[in-house]
Amino acid sequence: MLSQLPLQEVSSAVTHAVNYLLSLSESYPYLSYAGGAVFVAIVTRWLAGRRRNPRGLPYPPGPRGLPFIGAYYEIPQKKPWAVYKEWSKKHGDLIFYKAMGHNYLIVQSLNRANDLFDKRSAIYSDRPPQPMAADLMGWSFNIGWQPYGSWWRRHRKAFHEHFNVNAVAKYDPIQTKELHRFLNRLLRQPAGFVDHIHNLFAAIIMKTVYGITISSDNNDPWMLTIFESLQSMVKAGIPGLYLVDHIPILKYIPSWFPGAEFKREAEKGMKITNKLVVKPYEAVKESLRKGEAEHSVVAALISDLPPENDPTRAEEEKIAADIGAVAYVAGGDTTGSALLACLLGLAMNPDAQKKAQAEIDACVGPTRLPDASDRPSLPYVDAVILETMRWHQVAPFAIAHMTSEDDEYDGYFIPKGTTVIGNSWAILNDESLFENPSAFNPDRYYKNPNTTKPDTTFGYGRRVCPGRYFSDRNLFAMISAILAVFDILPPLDERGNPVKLDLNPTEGLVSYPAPFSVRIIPRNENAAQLVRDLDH
Ligand code: HEM
Repeated sequence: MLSQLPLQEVSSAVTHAVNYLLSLSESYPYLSYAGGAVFVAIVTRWLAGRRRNPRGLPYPPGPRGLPFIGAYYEIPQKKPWAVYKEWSKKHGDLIFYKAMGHNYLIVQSLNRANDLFDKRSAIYSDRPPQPMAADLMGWSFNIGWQPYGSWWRRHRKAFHEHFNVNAVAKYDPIQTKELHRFLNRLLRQPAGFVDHIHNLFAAIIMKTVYGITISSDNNDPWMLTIFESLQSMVKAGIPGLYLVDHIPILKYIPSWFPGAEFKREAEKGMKITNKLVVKPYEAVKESLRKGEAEHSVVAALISDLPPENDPTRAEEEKIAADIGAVAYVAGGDTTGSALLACLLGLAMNPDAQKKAQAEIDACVGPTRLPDASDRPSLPYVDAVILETMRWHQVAPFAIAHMTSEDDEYDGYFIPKGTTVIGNSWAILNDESLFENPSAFNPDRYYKNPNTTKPDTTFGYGRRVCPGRYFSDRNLFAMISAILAVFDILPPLDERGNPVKLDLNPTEGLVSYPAPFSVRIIPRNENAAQLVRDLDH
């Protein structure tokens, strides 16, 4: 703020202040020393601000709030993505505010997102620090929270090698086997579709990453470890809920120190995280030693490690273990959330469902399920997938980025260390890009292939989701197979009338459609038999 005052105003204020302090010093010498110290601090701060922002540019528009705490009390708690979009009516598509000493920039349009996250990606790719979750509880394994730099780059490169657009096809056999199991469960117990979806993606990712088969009951030991670990993040994963997130130096106080409850909590969390990262990794190592390991991402990473005596070995091993854990925590439930939204959208739009089914019937026929080779002939199914990703935001705010340098953009000053949030929800509900954006309408992509693609649902710039090809391939397999053999219908009320369904996304870093029910029934006896006959 100070740095934005014009030079003349500041120099006249300085002259007045100096004269006033001189007059005070005669009667109250100590008071004048204290005043002098405060004055020097203010001027020093102003000069520093001026050096960083020599043209005195303003911050982008936004609520200015109160002294010291800024707009803290104005930060929306419920459906913040929609509230920020409302704020755009007053402040425009770039909103800046301060809260508790931190700077926040909310990016609300596709053009702004391209300008900042893509064209200026060199300085918009860092992450806000997470002292509690990442440093104290060991979640620094999570690529998504790692600071921008060489350690992150090495993780990202290793991850990309196994999940790039060409690599993901080799996981098709795992995906197909789990898909067949899933369809059978859906046939036998359709009301449990939410659990089946959760289990489906957990099974695919554990098998792909570690070669581990998980059981379909809720007591699988691997799943319990993962669940325990995710639970430990429910609170710590929200930056700012612990004092140490605001005052990072607190992380150095010992855990026996009075009031250091957070350190004791963190130690417990660290043990759980180690189990999550190390246990499955060690299991793969052990089965490689015995010559029993199945092909998996982690087995391949271990096989490619440098020799034992190589100085980089320990770091490379850490990266390999991290990749496995992050694939699960970032990829387990995200694609599941998208599939749930798709079922909801299809139940709400029976016409779209019929069009997709007619396309599959014509191209694939009744004797088999669609596979990846059918995709070019199934443009309507593709439109269903695109519309799903646009309509329901799995990560409405992506993951917050942070500026690593001061920036001047479009006449505004954006300081280094600003948390930059891409409001993907606002972008994909922008009325200037999408007519009636709240409707689930695959026709918008089918009829007009130039419609803006929902790419921002996977995030921005250099931090864009590296699991997107894997997720997209999974989604195509699941959605096309479900449409081939099942009808997805709204539930019926006590009079037998269809219940009106609605999309109501939950809050959180990963958002799900709030619980809903649908009827999932085989399209005909032939379809039911096709499912029963699947190899599973
Ligand atoms: C529908 C499915 C998914 C959605 C919507 C999604 C969305 C996102 C978003 C929005 C980000 C943050 C991007 C940013 O900071 O700008 C992200 C990061 C990430 N995602 Fe995904 N994701 C999905 C599936 C997956 C899967 C299946 C995996 C793993 C196999 C995965 C792994 C990751 C990783 C490792 C990051 C961190 C990237 C980094 O910070 O450099 N995601 N994802």
